[in-house]
Amino acid sequence: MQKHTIVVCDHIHDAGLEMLKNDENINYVFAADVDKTELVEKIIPTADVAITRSSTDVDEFFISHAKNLKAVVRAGVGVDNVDIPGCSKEGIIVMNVPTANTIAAVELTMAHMLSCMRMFPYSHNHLKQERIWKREKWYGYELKGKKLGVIGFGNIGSRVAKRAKAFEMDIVAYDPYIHPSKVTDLDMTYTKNFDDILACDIITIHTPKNKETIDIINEAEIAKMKDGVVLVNCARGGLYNEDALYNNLKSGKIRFAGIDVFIKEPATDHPLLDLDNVTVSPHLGANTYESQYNIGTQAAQNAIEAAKGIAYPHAMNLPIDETTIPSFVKPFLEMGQKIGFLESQMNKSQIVSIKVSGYGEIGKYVDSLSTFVAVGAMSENSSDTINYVNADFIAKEKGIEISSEDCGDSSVYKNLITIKLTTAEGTTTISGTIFDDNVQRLVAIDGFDIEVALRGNMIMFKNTDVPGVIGSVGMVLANNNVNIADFSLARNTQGNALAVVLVDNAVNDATIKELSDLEACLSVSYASI
Ligand SMILES: NC(=O)c1ccc[n+]([C@@H]2O[C@H](COP(=O)([O-])OP(=O)(O)OC[C@H]3O[C@@H](n4cnc5c(N)ncnc54)[C@H](O)[C@@H]3O)[C@@H](O)[C@H]2O)c1
Ligand SMILES: O=C(O)[C@H](O)COP(=O)(O)O
Repeated sequence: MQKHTIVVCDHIHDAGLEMLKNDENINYVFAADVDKTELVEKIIPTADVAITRSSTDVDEFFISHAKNLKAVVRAGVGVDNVDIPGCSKEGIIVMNVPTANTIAAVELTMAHMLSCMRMFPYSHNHLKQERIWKREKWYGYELKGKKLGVIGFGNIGSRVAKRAKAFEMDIVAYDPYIHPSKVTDLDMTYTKNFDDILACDIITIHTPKNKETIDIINEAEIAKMKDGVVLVNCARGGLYNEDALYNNLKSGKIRFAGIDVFIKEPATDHPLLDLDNVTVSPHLGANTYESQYNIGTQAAQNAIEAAKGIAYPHAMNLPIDETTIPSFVKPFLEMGQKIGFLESQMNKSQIVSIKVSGYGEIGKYVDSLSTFVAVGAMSENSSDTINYVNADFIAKEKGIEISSEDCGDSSVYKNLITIKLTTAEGTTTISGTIFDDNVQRLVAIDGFDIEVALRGNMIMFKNTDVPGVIGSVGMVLANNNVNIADFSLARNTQGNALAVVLVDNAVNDATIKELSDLEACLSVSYASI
């Protein structure tokens, strides 16, 4: 069996490395200590899967060298240093290990918070470095009774809040993306007003780093805070503007800050390090033995599964979350992709737009469906490798408009999909449904009601509805040694007919040309599914 190469770009727990070593189908390369430029230029081109942490940027440079890469496994939570759209475009699946380091980050946040409140670094340095024993000099503050503002109430933020509550603090949480009951059920205050956070005694942040959250705390927000406020950041550097943080720590407006993360890491000459009223750690949020064991083993397992193509756990750029899609949807996704492929062969020209309509329950899944249809439609005529990850990006780049609509109930079928493909030459519209849970059937083609299987070699022959056409079509096919497997016929009210002929063997262009030369022929197309 062919071996898959997994490159480990950053340090992970030995238990994870052992798993990679012990899998006979995996060739693993440990490159955590290799210079990053050399890693990208020399080793990444050989990788089927890469395991990374925050020290390896998966950026344009990395992606451009990732010639064979199927997946990146981020051995941790934050993917702000992974160019997810760039990966999607190249068909690279990005996965993370979302909860394995939660407790480690929660407890580090509490450590920073306590350290700030007791101004621990002052007394620590006084005694250790200056050997001065002055107990009366270092009075701190208690957490009890203080208001804690929590920005971001996900895995880490919510657990920090629970622990802070055990310290008898009042918790105010700001997270526009959760249901307020997640907070209020814990007897804490949920707010949509960011000023309520700014009014707190201590503020801690636990959001991802993105356009919305960078500089979420800047000069203007700090100006609204209480004098002597304490700020903690164990999420990502730059969520609190670093210049504003520095200036206000220096002026004393911020009494103390606990900082684990910096915009640029390693941050060994950062101005914040010059200030006494800061406790710092070198991005240690995930660094407990327990957390690193969990992350290392989960990342290794996920990388092995991805390398073998078995599964992509915690994929961040698949068009669907397979675990949340009901089973009846999957055959529709498969059929949608095939219809897209069929239509692009029937209507061979530059694709302008794809419209996907869903009737019945399937209507709720038309967005996912449209990605599968796009994969099918673009596979035929594209030099790019199209897959579920990059289909939407490539469509956008090619100027193909993709739209979808949930049309409510169908009058005839429990679930029905209709796919309209428009090219520079014209439009093809096909509807399909699933019978008996898994039997794919086309039920309409370009306004003709027709029931036909979606498989094999298919000839679509449109003609004026006059006598003798079926015989002529049969004759042309017989003369060209093409055996008919199935023949379905439909007529419309405008005096036209459509025949869908399934044939046993592939049909050449000359035969199609002969069919198109028949007098009654309006159009003929051929597709092979
Ligand atoms: N210091 C470390 O070593 C370390 C360790 C683990 C995680 N982290 C970082 O901590 C952060 C939180 O991780 P998590 O596991 O709790 O993630 P999570 O996804 O479970 O939670 C993030 C929360 O932030 C909320 N959010 C998103 N945008 C927001 C906004 N604009 N305003 C308010 N809330 C917003 C989300 O709704 C979500 O509830 C991430 O940035 C992660 O990278 C750091
Ligand atoms: O987002 C994370 O998981 C943490 O910041 C940990 O990052 P690390 O794996 O580089 O320690």
